[in-house]
Amino acid sequence: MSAFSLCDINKSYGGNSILKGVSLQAEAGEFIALVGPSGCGKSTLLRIVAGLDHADRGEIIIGSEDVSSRAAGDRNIAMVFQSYALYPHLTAGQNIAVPLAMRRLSVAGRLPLIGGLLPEQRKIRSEIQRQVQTMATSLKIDHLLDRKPGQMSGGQRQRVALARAMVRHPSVFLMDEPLSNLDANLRVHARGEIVELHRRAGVPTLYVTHDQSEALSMADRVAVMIGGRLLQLDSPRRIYDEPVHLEVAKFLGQPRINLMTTVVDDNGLVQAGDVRLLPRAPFRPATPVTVAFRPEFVHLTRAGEGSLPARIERLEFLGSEVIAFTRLAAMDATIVAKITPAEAIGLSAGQPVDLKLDPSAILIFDDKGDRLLADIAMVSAKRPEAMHG
Ligand SMILES: Nc1ncnc2c1ncn2[C@@H]1O[C@H](COP(=O)(O)OP(=O)(O)OP(=O)(O)O)[C@@H](O)[C@H]1O
Repeated sequence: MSAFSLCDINKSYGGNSILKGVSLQAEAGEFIALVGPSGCGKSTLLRIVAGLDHADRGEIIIGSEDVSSRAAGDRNIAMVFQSYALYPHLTAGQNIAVPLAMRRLSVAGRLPLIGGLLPEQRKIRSEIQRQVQTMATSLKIDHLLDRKPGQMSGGQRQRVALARAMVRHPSVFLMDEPLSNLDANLRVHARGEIVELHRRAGVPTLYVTHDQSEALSMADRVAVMIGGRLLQLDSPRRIYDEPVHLEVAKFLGQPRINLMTTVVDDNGLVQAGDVRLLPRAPFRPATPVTVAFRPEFVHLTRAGEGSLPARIERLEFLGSEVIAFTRLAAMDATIVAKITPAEAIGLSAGQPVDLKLDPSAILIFDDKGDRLLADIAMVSAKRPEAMHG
């Protein structure tokens, strides 16, 4: 049995179809990152799972229960937002206690003075205090318990929001870009904290982000959603190395994957300009295809030593790597290579080079974007003499 599953979720706003049959199943304790370009429907999906919005069609199952028609408060789902949504007039400790107080105390018990005078309610209050303290200690925020949100940094507020979500032991955890308000260094640190927290709590988590490095580094599986459809749900490594759709390949990877569009020739060979790919099994002639390969699989060699003559247009030094923008002689295309600073020594803009492509790293997609399984034996190009003049 899955920890939670979404079955065929559909949603439209004013005639615009936003979610088009989204289904996924999360296993117990699994961390799933939901990524996709802005506007693809990530937050809409999360709000529907949380019960803050309703699907036009589809089911949300938690454990073995269909919670689709239950109110948000009856789903035992915790949500952390980008804005943290802390109550500004309450201290961190009071903020963390809110979900417990709402659930366990009576209306009178929640009143500051009267609540303290009712023996039964006083007992529940001190139990809540104890749980808040335990959660604060585990998140190392004990020292913040008396501060109000305005007296805390972004990272501290984010930890208080996490503590508030965790304290009532939800069945499912939803997070909507919880790190996007933090600066770059703190983000990387907070990533590790959330992963560690998730490992300890073991609550299945759906984590929305538009940051691909966050998704790939944190998640057990990554769900890539484009235009309201879930195109692939797979391990980070498979999402990156074995994308099933061209849009998935384009969305992940920095710099973006290199692309060449062409049509399979009469002999079943793939040729893009003067670049020839020799597949082990020929493709159907006249099939329009996109050839794709990641920048890290393009190697630069001295002119005459590789198979694809090119000229360096620009080099970008990024510290641990160098991005080389090259112009392929055989066709009007820019090919981007990711190389090490050591490999870049002696290279400069305008210089002729040869590109070497690892044939096993080449992906081929049809005109609908679906991956065609291809085993490429060789990549080469006719050598235009003009390049070496
Ligand atoms: N209440 C609403 N009424 C009308 N349209 C809406 C509503 N909520 C969302 N939308 C539209 O639905 C689409 C998906 O929005 P959503 O916020 O889910 O995208 P997202 O993938 O989370 O984007 P981002 O990464 O920018 O936050 C957008 O085109 C948005 O304008």
